[in-house]
Amino acid sequence: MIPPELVEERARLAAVRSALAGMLATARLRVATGDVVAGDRYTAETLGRMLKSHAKELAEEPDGPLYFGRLWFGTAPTAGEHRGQRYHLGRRHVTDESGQPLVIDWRAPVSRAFYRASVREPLGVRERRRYGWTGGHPAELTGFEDERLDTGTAPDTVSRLVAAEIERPRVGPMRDIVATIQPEQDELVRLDLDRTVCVQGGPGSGKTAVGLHRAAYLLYTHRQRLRRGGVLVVGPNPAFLRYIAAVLPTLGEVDVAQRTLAELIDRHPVTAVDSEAAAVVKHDPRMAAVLQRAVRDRVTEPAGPLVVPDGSYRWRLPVESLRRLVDDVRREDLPYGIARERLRARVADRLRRQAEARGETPGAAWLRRTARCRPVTTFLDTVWPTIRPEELLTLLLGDPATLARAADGILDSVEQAALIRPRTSRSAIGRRARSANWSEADLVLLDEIAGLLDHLPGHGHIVVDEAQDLSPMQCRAVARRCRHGSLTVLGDLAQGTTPWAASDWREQLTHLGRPDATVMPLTAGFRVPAAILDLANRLLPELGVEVPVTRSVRTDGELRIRPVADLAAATVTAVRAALARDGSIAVIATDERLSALAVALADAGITATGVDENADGARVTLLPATLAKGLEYDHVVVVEPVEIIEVEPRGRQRLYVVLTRAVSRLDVLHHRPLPTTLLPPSDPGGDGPGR
Ligand SMILES: Nc1ncnc2c1ncn2[C@@H]1O[C@H](COP(=O)(O)OP(=O)(O)OP(=O)(O)O)[C@@H](O)[C@H]1O
Repeated sequence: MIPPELVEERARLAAVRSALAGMLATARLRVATGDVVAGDRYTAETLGRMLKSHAKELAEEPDGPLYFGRLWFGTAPTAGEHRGQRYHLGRRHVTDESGQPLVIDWRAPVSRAFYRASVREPLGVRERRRYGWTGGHPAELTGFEDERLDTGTAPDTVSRLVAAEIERPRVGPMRDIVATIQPEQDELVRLDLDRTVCVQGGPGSGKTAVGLHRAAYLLYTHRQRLRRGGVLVVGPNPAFLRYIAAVLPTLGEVDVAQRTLAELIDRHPVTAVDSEAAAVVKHDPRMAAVLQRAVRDRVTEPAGPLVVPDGSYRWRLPVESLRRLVDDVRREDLPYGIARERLRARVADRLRRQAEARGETPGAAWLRRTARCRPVTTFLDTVWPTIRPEELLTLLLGDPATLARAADGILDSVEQAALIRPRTSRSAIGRRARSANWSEADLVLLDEIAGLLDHLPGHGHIVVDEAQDLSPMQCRAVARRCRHGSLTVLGDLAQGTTPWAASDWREQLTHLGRPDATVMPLTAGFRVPAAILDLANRLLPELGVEVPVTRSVRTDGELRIRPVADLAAATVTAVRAALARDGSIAVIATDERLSALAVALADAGITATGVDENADGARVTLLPATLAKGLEYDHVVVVEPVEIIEVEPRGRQRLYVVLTRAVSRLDVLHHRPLPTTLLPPSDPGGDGPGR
C-alpha cells in the first residue's frame, strides 16, 4: 500500500504541474502579444526575446522532477521569518495563479539552509526531506527521505538518495548537482559576486560542477549587474565544452557563453606550429613587457610645428607645445589607440583656442573638421602612428634589430633568437602580415597587442576551468576580458600537463590579475571510487606540486589491473564485458596505440566513436589521453600506462588525469611492466592492486 504521506505528496505534485502549465500558457500568450503591449520596436524586441526565453525555460521540463527537496523550519528563534514554514525547492520558481510560491528556486537565499543545515548547526530547520524520482517522462515521485535536524543526534548513515545520485552510472552529457550540493561546495557556489576565488580540487571533487552552479547562482542573484557583460565559462577543449554544455541550460541559464581560450582569441586560424623553444618564450610573462615596449616605441617626438590651413589663414602649433601635448598623453597611460585619439582631440582643442583668441567662435562642426583634417592626421601618423597587431608582430618576429630594441634587457639573446622567423623585409611587412601563418602562441601575442591598443569587451564574471594549464600570457588574455569583474578559477596543480602549467596558485593568480584571491580546497572525491583514486594517488608524490590529497566518498567501484600478452585482444574483451553493463565506456591510450585499438574493435564488430565525432547514443568512446581532461565515463579501459608517461614530458601528470576519469569501473591493461610508482609499496615485483 502506498503510504498516505506519499499519496499526499503526489497530489501536491499534480497541483504544482498544473500551476507550471498555467505559467507556461501565460508566458506563451505574452510572447504572442508582446509586440502589441510594448511601446516601441526596440522594447518589443527585447521583451519578445525575454519572454521567449522564459517560455522556453518553463517548457523545458514540465514533466521532469519539479523539486528535489523540502525544508521544514521549526520554531527556534534561528528560524527567523521562516518559523514553522515548509518550502519545496527545485530548479526554478513555480507559483500558483495568485502568485503564491509552490516551489522555490535552489538559488534563493532561503534554500541555502537546505545545503548547509546540519544536526550540529540546524539553522532553524526542523526537518530536511529529499525526494526520489523515476527517470522517465513524466517523472514520478517514488518516495522521500527525512532527516531530523533539531533532535541533536546525527544520523549514522549517508542519505541513501544522495549516495545513489553520486554513484549513478554516467550516460550522456554532464548533469547538474542541485539536489546534492555538499556544504563545502555550496559555500563556494554562493560566494559574493565581488569575490574572486580559486578552487584547488583533486580529480572529481566537483570543481567544474561548482563553477557552473556558481555561474547560475550569480546570474540569479545579480541579474542586473551582470546584464551587460554576462558570464563567460572558459574550458580546455571543445569535447569538454560539449560535455558540460547542457548543465547551465537545465538550470535555466541559456545565455552563458562557453568557450575554449583558443576560441576567445581566434583572430586568425592556426596554421603554424612553433618550435618548443619559441612557444616557451612566447608564453612567458616577460613577453608582455616586450610587447608593451614595442608599442610604446612607436611614439616619436614631434620634429616640427603643425600648420593647419583654414581658408586664407594658417593655424600653427609650435613644436614645443606639440611635445608637451604628446608627453601629457603619454603620462596618462591609456591604451595606445585611445591615447592617439586623445592626442588628436587635444591638438584640435589647442587650435580652437587659437581661433577663439582671434575672436572667432568655432563650433562643434569646426572642431570635428579640424580634428580630422589632413595635416592633423599626418601629424598623428608620424608621431603616434596607427598600429595593426599583425604588422607589429610580423615586424618583431621577422627583424632581429626591431626585436632587440623591444626585448634587450628583458629576453636574452638565445631567447630572442628562438623567436625570430625567417627574414622579412620592411616593405613586405604589410603583405606578409596579411598572409602570415600564425601559431597558437602568436594568437596569444596578437591578443596581448590588441589589449595594449584598446579596451576589449569584458565580462562581469568569468569561470576558468583547468586553469593550472594556462600559460602566463593566456592568463593575461582571460584577465583583460574581466577588468572590472570577478573570476572563479578552477584547477588542480597535479593535473597540469602543458609545458607552462602552474606549480603555484599565487603566481597563476597574479597573471590572472588577482594576486590576492583566496585559494580554497575541495578534497572530497565524488567521481572516482576509493580503490581507483588510491591507485592514482600513488602518483601524487612524483608530480612535483603541493596539493591536498583527495579522498573518495565512494566505497563502490571496481579496479582491475591485468598484465596481458595481446593488448588489442584484451581491450576487445574488456570492452565487450563493459558493454554487458550500464553506462558509458572509454578506451584511453596514446594517439598511436589508439589507432591500432580502433581497428581491433572495428574488426570485432564493436562500434566505437572518436571523442570529436557526433556520438549520439554511441556507448564506446576512443579517447586519446591528451583529450581526457575534465571528462568522465562509467567504465574506463586504460591501455599501456607506461606509454602514456613516455610520450610527453608531463606524462605522469597525464596518467594521473587518465586514471581518474572512471565513475564506476577501471581496467588497466598492460603488456610492458607497470610504472613502478603505481605498484603498492609492499609489492615490488607484483602486478599491482585489485587483481
Ligand atoms: N555534490 C555532488 N553530488 C553529486 N555529484 C557530484 C557532486 N559533486 C560532484 N559531483 C559529480 O562528480 C563528478 C565530478 O565532478 P566535476 O567534473 O565537477 O569534478 P572536477 O573536480 O572538475 O574533476 P576533474 O578535475 O577530474 O575534471 C561529476 O559527475 C559531478 O556531477
